[in-house]
Formats: sequence, structure tokens, C-alpha cells
Amino acid sequence: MESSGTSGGAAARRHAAMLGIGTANPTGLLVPQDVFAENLFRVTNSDHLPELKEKLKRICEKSGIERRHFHLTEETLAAHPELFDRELPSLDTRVDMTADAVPKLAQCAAAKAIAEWGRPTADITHLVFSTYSACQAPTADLRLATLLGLRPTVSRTMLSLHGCYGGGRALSLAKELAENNRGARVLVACSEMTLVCFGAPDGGNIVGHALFGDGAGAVVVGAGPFLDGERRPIFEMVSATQTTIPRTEHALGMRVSGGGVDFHLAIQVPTLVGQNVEQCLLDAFRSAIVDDDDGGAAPPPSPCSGNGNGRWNDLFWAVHPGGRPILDNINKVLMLEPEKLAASRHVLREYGNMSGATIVFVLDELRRGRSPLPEWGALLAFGPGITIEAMVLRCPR
Ligand SMILES: CC(C)(COP(=O)(O)OP(=O)(O)OC[C@H]1O[C@@H](n2cnc3c(N)ncnc32)[C@H](O)[C@@H]1OP(=O)(O)O)[C@@H](O)C(=O)NCCC(=O)NCCSC(=O)CC(=O)O
Repeated sequence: MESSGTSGGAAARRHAAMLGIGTANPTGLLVPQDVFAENLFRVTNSDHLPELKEKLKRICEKSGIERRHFHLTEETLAAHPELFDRELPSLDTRVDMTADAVPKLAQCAAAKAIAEWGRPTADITHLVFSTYSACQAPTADLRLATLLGLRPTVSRTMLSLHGCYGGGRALSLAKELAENNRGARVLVACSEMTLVCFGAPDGGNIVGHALFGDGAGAVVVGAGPFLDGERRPIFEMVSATQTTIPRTEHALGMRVSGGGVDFHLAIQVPTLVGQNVEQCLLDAFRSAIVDDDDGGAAPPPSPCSGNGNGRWNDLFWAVHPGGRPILDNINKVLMLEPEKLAASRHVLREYGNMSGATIVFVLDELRRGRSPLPEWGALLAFGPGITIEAMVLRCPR
């Protein structure tokens, strides 16, 4: 596998850290998963496809999801039949609707992250925005910067169509920006809305219907020295790697067409992720170097095989819950105790797969947990490529 790693250069570096985390969901619709198939087939006039409806019900039952939030309401769908009638062109409608809704949802999450961070919005120096819903320029990051009142000098980067690894990539980029620009404070925002891919169910998109939901996550990232009023770091971002699994380009993908964004999810995705994840983790831990001036912190656990010695269980885990079998496979390959993936399963259950934003929900859930976290942890996110983002995290004592 091709793997690129960043740990930040010479010794005595200051690792970037997450200084504020916020999440948001649209207020439009909260749909319980057990009525999702009935609702979807009714509102899209698809009840003439009973076998497909039964299949969607089976998939929903096995999804590990209990409810999902959506921006689209039944009223909006009634006014815009092009959003579910694939004979009608709908890209204009989708572009118009997402142009405002996607950055506004990001604004809700970002406002929470900035409030927790504790410094004025004007202190944000960089913005990294990730979404699979960006179809026009100026891009959604500029709209978000305007909504938040960021400085005109804020340095913006837009990540488009990275899918579920967009959150991991944005955090990794934020780490590099923070560690290499003294005083930088980077706002990461991921905002995902299914209205860009919503359509009447057909055989090709049935799993996506059962999985994806709407949500936004935001994180303020900075490296020391820390400023007056800043809260103490939530998670230190010690090292990060990105790995592409060779010859899997066709397994997972998105494509913009006249009818919006189509998702392709091959049935092999959970197996492919399971087969490759441990090597990515080993690479990420190998590139982790601890600061000399780190206050006497123990070094990260040395890379280890999951075959029996159980060291992976010494960590806390922030894993993108791409789907229940993905979590099951990771659990099995790394021989994790069941509670290690509890935060990921909780987010999957309560919100579904919100693509790139999901990892921020998992981080938020982890730090809110009742019991203290172990010192060291691992973040994993996956998406088209197949691309795996891995990051070594440290929970400051
Ligand atoms: C769909 C599932 C809930 C089904 O659960 P199980 O696999 O345990 O159950 P199962 O084997 O009985 O399958 C139930 C039915 O779903 C069908 N099925 C399963 N996976 C399918 C797929 N990828 N495409 C089409 N059909 C699929 C099976 O054939 C079966 O059909 P029948 O009942 O007719 O026999 C699960 O496989 C799942 O969550 N898969 C998605 C994982 C995934 O690819 N996630 C990545 C999301 S994208 C992401 O996170 C990154 C990104 O987008 O960037």
C-alpha cells in the first residue's frame, strides 16, 4: 500500500490539538429507521416496487441505525418532484438548495466549536471546509466565512467529494497548518446533506438510502503556545497518515450527473477496509514521535500486531462508522473489546452515516463519555480511493 505520513519534523515540536468541537443536524426531519422504507416509497411514489421496498426494510434492520436527520421535508419534496423523479433534470434545484443550506448547517456546528475554544472568531486564521455537496464557485467555504464573520485574510481550503474520509483529511490538513504556521488557528468544518443525492429508490442506490443522514461537524485546531482564554486541548493530534488501497478505485465512489450525486458502494467495502486497516494503524503509530518537552508523557504504544497481544485495546478509538459491518470487521481484525467502538456505534445508531462530518460526532461522543479515556487513541476514516485516514491522538492528562 502507498502511505504518506506526517508527524511534524524535528524533536521538540508542538503537536496540534483540538481546542473546540461542535456538531449540528438540520431541524427538518428526524426519521426513525423502522419507518424509513415505508416513508421513502410513499413520498417518492415508488409503492409499485414492493420487492425493492422489502429489501430496503431488510437492509434498514441490519444497518445498526435507529434514526437519521434530514434537511429535506415532505413539503419540499411535494414542491420539487424533480428531486425524486429521475426523468426530470434536478441538478439546478439541488445546487440552489445546497448553496445556502450546507454552509448554514456548518455555521451552526462552527459556532459551537468556536464558543468552546474561547477566543474571538476574528482569531481564526485558516478554514478547511469539506463537503460532497459543493457544485459552484465561489465555494461554500467563502459563504461559511461570511456567515461567521471571519477575517477577509482567512486562508481558505475547500475539500470537495472526498466523501467519508473528508473529515479525517480536513483534520490532518489542519494539523499541518497549525504546526507549520506559528499562532495559526484553523477552523475545520464538514457539512453533508443527502439532498444532493436524494432520489426515488432503484436497485443501484438502495444501500445509500439506508445509510446516509445529514449533519455538520466543526473543530478548532491550534498548536501551542496557547493563548489567553483558550480552553485546554481536548485531543492532541500526534501523527497522521493517508493510505490508498491499491486497485480499489471502483469499490467506492460518487459521481455528479444531471440527477445529482450518485453513490456507488461495492459489497466488498467492509471486507477491504477490514483487510487493510491494521497496516494503516501500524504506519501511523510508527510515524508518531513524542515531544522532548512534553511534560514527561509516556511515548505512544509501540506498533503492535493485533494477533493476540491485545495492545490495540490499550487505546481509545474514533472510527468512522461507515456501516455496521465495517465496524464489525475492524472489531474482529484488531480483536477489540466491544466497548472500544461504542462511540462509533452510538453515532451510527443516532445519526446514520453523515459522510465526512461523522468523525467529528464520534470525537464529540468520545470526549463526553462517562469514564476517563486512555491516554492514547486512534482515529480512522475511510472513503473513495479506497482511502484510509489514520491519526494517532493523545488525550492530555
Ligand atoms: C447494507 C448492510 C446494512 C447489510 O447488512 P449485512 O451485510 O449484515 O446483511 P446482509 O448480508 O444480509 O445484506 C442484506 C442485503 O443487503 C445487500 N447488500 C449488502 N451490501 C450491499 C451493497 N454494498 N450493495 C448492494 N446490496 C448490498 C445484500 O445483498 C442483501 O440483499 P438480500 O437481502 O436481497 O439478499 C451492510 O452491509 C452495510 O451497512 N453495508 C454498507 C457498508 C459500506 O459500504 N459503507 C461505506 C459507506 S460509504 C462511506 O462510509 C465512505 C464514503 O462514502 O465516502
